[in-house]
Amino acid sequence: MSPPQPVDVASFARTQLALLEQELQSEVQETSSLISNHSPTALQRAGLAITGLTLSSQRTGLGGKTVLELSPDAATSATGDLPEHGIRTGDIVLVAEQPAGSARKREVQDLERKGARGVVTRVQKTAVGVALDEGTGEDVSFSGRVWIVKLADEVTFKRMKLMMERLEKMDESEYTSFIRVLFGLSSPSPVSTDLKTDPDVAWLDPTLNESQKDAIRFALASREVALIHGPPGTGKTHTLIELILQMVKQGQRILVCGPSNISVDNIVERLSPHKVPILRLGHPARLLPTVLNHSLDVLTQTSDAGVIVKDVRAEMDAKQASIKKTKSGKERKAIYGDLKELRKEFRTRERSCVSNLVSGSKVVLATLHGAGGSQLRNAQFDVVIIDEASQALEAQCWVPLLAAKKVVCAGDHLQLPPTIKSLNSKHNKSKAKVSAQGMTLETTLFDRLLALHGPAIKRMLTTQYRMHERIMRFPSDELYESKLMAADAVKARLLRDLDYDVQDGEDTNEPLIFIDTQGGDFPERAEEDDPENPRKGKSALHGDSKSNEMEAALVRQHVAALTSAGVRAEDIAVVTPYNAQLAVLAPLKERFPGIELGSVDGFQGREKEAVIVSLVRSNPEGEVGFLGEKRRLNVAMTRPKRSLTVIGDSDTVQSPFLKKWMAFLEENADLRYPDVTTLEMGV
Ligand SMILES: Nc1ncnc2c1ncn2[C@@H]1O[C@H](COP(=O)(O)OP(=O)(O)OP(=O)(O)O)[C@@H](O)[C@H]1O
Repeated sequence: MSPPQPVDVASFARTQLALLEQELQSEVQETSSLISNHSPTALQRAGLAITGLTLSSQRTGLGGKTVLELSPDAATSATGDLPEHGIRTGDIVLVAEQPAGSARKREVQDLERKGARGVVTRVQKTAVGVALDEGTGEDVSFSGRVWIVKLADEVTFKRMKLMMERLEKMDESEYTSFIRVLFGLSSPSPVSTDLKTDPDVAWLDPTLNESQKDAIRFALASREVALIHGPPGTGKTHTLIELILQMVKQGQRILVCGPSNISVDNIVERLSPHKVPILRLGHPARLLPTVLNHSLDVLTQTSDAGVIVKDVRAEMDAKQASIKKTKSGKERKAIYGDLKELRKEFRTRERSCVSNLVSGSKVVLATLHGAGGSQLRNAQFDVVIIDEASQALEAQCWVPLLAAKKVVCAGDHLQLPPTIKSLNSKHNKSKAKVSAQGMTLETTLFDRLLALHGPAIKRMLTTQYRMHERIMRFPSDELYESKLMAADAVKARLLRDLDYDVQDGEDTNEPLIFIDTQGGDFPERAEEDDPENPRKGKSALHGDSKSNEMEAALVRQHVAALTSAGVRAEDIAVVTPYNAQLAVLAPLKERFPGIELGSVDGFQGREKEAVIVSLVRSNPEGEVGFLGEKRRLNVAMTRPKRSLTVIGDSDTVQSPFLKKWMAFLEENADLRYPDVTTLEMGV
């Protein structure tokens, strides 16, 4: 193999900084234009806001922050439940007085001046909690009706940029051998090729398969870097758990990170039964309940040092409450002064308690972004393990990397990378300049290391525990060098074999069905084509998405066939690449309660017994847009366990990968041609 092309660290960091700035600007511009051009109710419908709220309580949370609890305004809410919305814990939001529906043009800056920024800490059926940012509106009082609206997540960008600035300024003499390898200035230390005979590993999990064992041995033996390539359903997390336990046995100190809270919690839950002392960083409101007893916040309250921290917190709450009873401005000012002092003391005590807990833990777990918090300042680890590394921005991976001497990345670069807004942004004028240097934010650390050092730094997991053999065949042959094998337990599983009563019939005894809409009778529709559509136009909430109503009717027909054969709606998912199609399919949720509808991008990492893929695109020009993306199609086709039904037009197939897939389906699937004259329209 030819030696790696070294990367200049400072210019890498500079390019990343430029790309991150573009991305942040795209996000900021997108949110501002949505907020200025749409009513609060429309933003709520699009999942970006919650309207009609009032302040129900205010208290002191972690880090001495003010936490607001907001509930539906009793005057307008009949049920007391929050309306349907898409706000999640961890979202950065603006809390502000709700503008009248008739008020035109809202500028974000205007709203911000009158409101406060914060992080959503809790979303319940009847209330939402927001921890306010320091210095932005802790003193704002919300007397009337308020709303919250999602903003760009600038905090995440700030942490990534800080790391890139550190890298940029680093002198070459400061580069560790680890950093040198990550940039191709040195090759990774060689690893013995005969690991299979290594007698040193005593396996804790007897069910591990050979490819998993091989990946673990390799990751243990590597000195600087190891990639664990886990195609869909191959037990990536399963493998990482054993790897972490083996590393702990060797006395190593490990930081485990993932791009999302759920990816990290998943590991905490699976490590928990092994009685290894672990510490999970992150706001408790964002953690799974089963993970809480490892949470730093909970431990700071239950440990001895934590009790003192708790006392200060109680004092702060009492002071906060007394503000309401005070009429005099002078007294109020004095209380704010006291609160400021208390907050300072609170932080000092909390910091020392936290640092004791962190230094006493062998395994610390956090999101990539969370690893940049003050709790880990100056902490050092032997290894950083990054799960779902191919879904994280490289700059995000750098947040924990400088705390370690070695990295193990687990992921699948053949599934979707993180979503990048600036790639498609019309605002982005300098895009060409940056991509001319050959780097985009879509290039993940996993991709870059693989390109830099080649497959020698990677081990692939090859037994998959999800899909019927026939569902697996195409992705295995086209993307995974025909190396995937279906585990015995799954390779012949059909819907009719589910452990509840399902009739044996043409829809339940076939793992692969292709409903081919070729012939031009099932045309797609662009959002802009619809004169009635309020979402059309420049800042449309679904962009230039596509939909296909006739195809949606076929989806409904197939779901009805499956459910009448006895398949439970909760075992069925419909996935489609287009948000506009999801909107068309939405009524299915009422008709078949329990069914899941999702975008392909949103369904990555998930699985279902039966999956229906609605491809949508059907036009005489054969245009397929972002459906031509291999990695998106790979995610779509690898979600099901027992049944994959593809609905689409085999004539609209300009992309080579899609063309191959259509040809494969025509050969290998149960092929059906729908009759448009008998199709009952609607969903
Ligand atoms: N060696 C094994 N023997 C039996 N079952 C296994 C083995 N490894 C993994 N599995 C099973 O395979 C399934 C997928 O495993 P896991 O959740 O670890 O996968 P993953 O690779 O992290 O998931 P994804 O494919 O979504 O990335 C689980 O049900 C797990 O129990």
